[in-house]
Amino acid sequence: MQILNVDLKERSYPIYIGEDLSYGQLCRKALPKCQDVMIVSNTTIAPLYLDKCRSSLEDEGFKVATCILPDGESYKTVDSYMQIMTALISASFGRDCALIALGGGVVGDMTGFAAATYQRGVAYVQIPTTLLAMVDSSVGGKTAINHPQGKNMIGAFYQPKAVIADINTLKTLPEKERSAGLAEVIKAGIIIDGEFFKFLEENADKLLSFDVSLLEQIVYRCCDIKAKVVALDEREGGIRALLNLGHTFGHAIEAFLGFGTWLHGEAVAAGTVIAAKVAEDKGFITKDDVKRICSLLDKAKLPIDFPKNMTGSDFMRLMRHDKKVKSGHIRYVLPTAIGKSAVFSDLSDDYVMQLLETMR
Ligand SMILES: NC(=O)c1ccc[n+]([C@@H]2O[C@H](COP(=O)([O-])OP(=O)(O)OC[C@H]3O[C@@H](n4cnc5c(N)ncnc54)[C@H](O)[C@@H]3O)[C@@H](O)[C@H]2O)c1
Ligand SMILES: O=C(O)C(=O)C[C@@H](O)[C@H](O)[C@H](O)COP(=O)(O)O
Ligand SMILES: [Zn+2]
Repeated sequence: MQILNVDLKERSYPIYIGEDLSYGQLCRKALPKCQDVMIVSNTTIAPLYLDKCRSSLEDEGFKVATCILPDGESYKTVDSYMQIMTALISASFGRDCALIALGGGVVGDMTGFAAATYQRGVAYVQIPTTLLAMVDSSVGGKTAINHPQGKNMIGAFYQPKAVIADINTLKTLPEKERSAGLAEVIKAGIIIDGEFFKFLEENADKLLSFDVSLLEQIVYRCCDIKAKVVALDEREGGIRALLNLGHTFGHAIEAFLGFGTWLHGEAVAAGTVIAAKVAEDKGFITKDDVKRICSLLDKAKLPIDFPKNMTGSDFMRLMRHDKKVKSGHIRYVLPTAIGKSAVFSDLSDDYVMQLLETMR
C-alpha cells in the first residue's frame, strides 16, 4: 500500500492506494471516535462491494447504515441529495456520524455535499471505485450536485477525512468507464506534467488492459499531482483552475446533451481537444503538441470531436454558467505545451464562437 498526504493543515488527510485494502481499519484510523457510519452507494456498486465494505467496518466496531441511490449522472440531483438527508435523519444520526462514499465520482460528489451540509457538517471518507474517482474526484474536496441548467452548480469545498483507493475494484469497471477515467489522467499530464504525459504515450497500448501495477502507478501519480495543486490552492483562487482544462467546454456538452448522455470523461476529452485547438489558433501551442494530445485521447478510446449538432452559440450560452466566469468574462484554461497550461481571460465571445463554428 502506498500513502500520500493532502497537506491542508488541520484539514490534511491521507490517500491510501493499493490492492485489497482494509476499509474498516483505515476508516477507524480516520474516524477514531466515530460510532455511526452511513455507506452511500448505488444500485450497481452495492451488489459488488457493499457487503465487503459493511463487514469490514463492523469488524472495527462501527454501527453501519446504508443509503443506496439510483445509478448515473442523471441522478446527481437535489432528489438524491434529499434521499441521503432523509436516510440520515431517519437513522437519527447526529453530528458525530460519518458518511462513507462507496462508488464513482457521482456518489463521491453527492456524499461529500451531503456530509458538508448535514447538521452543518459531518465527517466523510471517500472509497472511490472508478478510475476517474481514484485519480481525480475523490481528492480535493470539491463536492456538488447538478442543476438542470448547469453542472455542479450547487456544492461546497469540503475535504474528506481519508481516501481509500482499492485498485482491485477496477476489475469490474466497464472499459468505457475506464476510458472516461483516462480523460482526467491525460488532462493531468497535459496541464502540469509533461514527463507523465510521455509515460502515458509510451504505455498507450496497455492503458485499457487491467494491469494492476500500471494502474497503481497512474493513480499514485495523478493523486500526487492533485494533492500538490490542492495544497497550494484549496478553493481555486489560482493554480487549481488548471485542473479544469477541458471542463468549460466539456460541462457545456454534458448539459447540452442532458446529464448522463455523454460520460463526464468523454465530455472532458472532447473539451480538451477544443481547448487545444483554440490554443493552437492563438499560437500558444504547436500543431505537433495538439496532434499528440488528440492521438493519446484517441488511443484511450475517447471522443476527440464534440457533438456536431451543438453550435457555437449553444456553447456560449451554457459556458456562461462556468464557475471560472469573472465579471462576465469566460476564463479559459488552455494548454501552452505538453505539461504546461494557463488561464486566459481575454478571448472574446465572438472569437470563440466563430472558432467553434469552424470546428463543426
Ligand atoms: N469532485 C471532483 O473534483 C470531480 C473530479 C472529476 C469528476 N467529478 C465528477 O465525477 C463524476 C464522474 O465520475 P465517474 O466517472 O466515476 O462516474 P460514475 O460515478 O457515474 O461511475 C461510472 C459508472 O461505473 C459504475 N461503477 C462504479 N464503480 C464500479 C466498479 N468498480 N465496477 C463496476 N461498475 C462501477 C457506476 O455505478 C456508474 O455506472 C461526474 O459527476 C463529475 O462531475 C468530480
Ligand atoms: O478538482 C478540481 O478542481 C477540478 O476541477 C477537477 C475536475 O476534474 C472536476 O470535474 C470538477 O468537479 C470540476 O469542477 P467545477 O468547479 O468546474 O464544477
Ligand atoms: Zn472532471
